[in-house]
Amino acid sequence: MFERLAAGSPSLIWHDVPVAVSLSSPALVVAQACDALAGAVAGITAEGRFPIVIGGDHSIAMGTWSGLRRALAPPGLFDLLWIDAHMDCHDPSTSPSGALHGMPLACLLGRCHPDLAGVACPGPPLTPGRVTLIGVRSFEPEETAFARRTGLRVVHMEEIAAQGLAAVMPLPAGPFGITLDLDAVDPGDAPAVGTPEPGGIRAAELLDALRPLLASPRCLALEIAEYSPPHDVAGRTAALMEALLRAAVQPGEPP
Ligand SMILES: [Mn+2]
Repeated sequence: MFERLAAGSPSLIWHDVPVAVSLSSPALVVAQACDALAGAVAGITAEGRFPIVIGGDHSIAMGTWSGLRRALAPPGLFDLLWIDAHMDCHDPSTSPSGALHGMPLACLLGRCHPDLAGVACPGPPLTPGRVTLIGVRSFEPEETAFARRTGLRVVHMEEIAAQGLAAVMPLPAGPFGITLDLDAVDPGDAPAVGTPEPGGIRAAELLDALRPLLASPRCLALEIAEYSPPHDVAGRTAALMEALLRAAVQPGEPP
C-alpha cells in the first residue's frame, strides 16, 4: 500500500516508531511508545511536514497530539476532531475494563492515568472546548459526566444518522488535527478493529466528509488508530485505509 501511495507522492516518507514491548507493564509500554511518537510528530511538524500516524490502539493519541502541541509556537492551540464509536474518557478509577485505549482523551484533557502522566502526555492539557467527539455510540456514564464537566463537544451517532455526517462535521476556523478511530466506521465497511460497534458511519460518507478537511492547509496532522489487519474481511478495511491515506497525501486528486 505504501509503495502505491508513494508512487503518486514521492515526498512520502515511512517512519517506524519503535515500541519496547519488553517493559514490565502495559502502561509503561504505552508511556514509552507515546513519548517516542510525540518526539517524532513534533520533529516532523517542526520541519513543516504533515504527520500521518497509523496505529495501533488509540492510546497512541496521547503521543500524537501532545507531540503536535509541543511543535506549535506557544500557546500551541488547535482544534481536534476525534472520530470514534467510543469516548475514550476514562481514567483507571472509572474504567470498566482497565483498557488504556479507553483513556487517551481524558489523559490529553488533563485527567491522566498516574503511570502515564508526564510521559505519554507531557505539557499543558488540550482545551476541551476545542475537541469534538464524532460518531459516539458506546460509552459509560462516567464518560458522559466527564464530557459535561469539561465542556467537551459530543456528536452522537444518532445525530449523524439523522442529519448526515457532512452537516454535523465541524470545519474549524484555525489549525486542527483529525484522529480517526476506525471503529467509528460501520463494521460492515471497516471490520479490522478490536472493538467493533454496530451502526457506525459508512465508509463513503466518511471519505466525502473528510476530503475537504484533509485538503485544508489548516489541517496539521492525521491519525488513524485501531487498525488491526488480521481482523479484516475481504480487504474492506485495507481499501478504506488506502482511500483515506490517498485523500491525505494527494488531496487535489479525484478519488
Ligand atoms: Mn478510540
